[in-house]
Amino acid sequence: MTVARLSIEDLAKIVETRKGADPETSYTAKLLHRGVGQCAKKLGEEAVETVIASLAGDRAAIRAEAADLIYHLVVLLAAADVELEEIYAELGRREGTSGIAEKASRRI
Ligand SMILES: N=c1c2ncn([C@@H]3O[C@H](COP(=O)(O)OP(=O)(O)OP(=O)(O)O)[C@@H](O)[C@H]3O)c2ncn1[C@@H]1O[C@H](COP(=O)(O)O)[C@@H](O)[C@H]1O
Repeated sequence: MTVARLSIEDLAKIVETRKGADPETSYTAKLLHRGVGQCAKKLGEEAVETVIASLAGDRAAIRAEAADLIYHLVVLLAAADVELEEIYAELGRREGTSGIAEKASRRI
């Protein structure tokens, strides 16, 4: 049996189509309609739920909460008009620089 999979890029495309969609029929449209603040609040909730699942060592719950977390991050990025490509460019800029070396290079 083939398990359906959806990439973050494809999810972001779906989320983008929900801008201006009916909040009565689309949860994403409802979130986007509420604005960046509400999207950020939901993201925070999902982050905490992911932490709780991790501390419980519950792999199935971690998987479900991480999916919720990624969905809400993608929605927040859409609400803030930040494109995935910008995130990829930022990650690319950081590639090859260890977090330890970066931290040591900070003045304070
Ligand atoms: N991946 C997701 C996804 N993950 C989580 N969720 C929803 O996110 C919500 C978060 O759970 P909560 O228990 O916090 O929800 P809640 O308390 O009812 O939410 P609030 O009332 O606080 O807003 C749930 O309603 C989940 O169904 C998602 N909703 C949509 N998607 C994707 O987005 C696509 C478009 O969805 P619609 O915009 O609804 O058509 C879907 O086809 C999916 O691919």
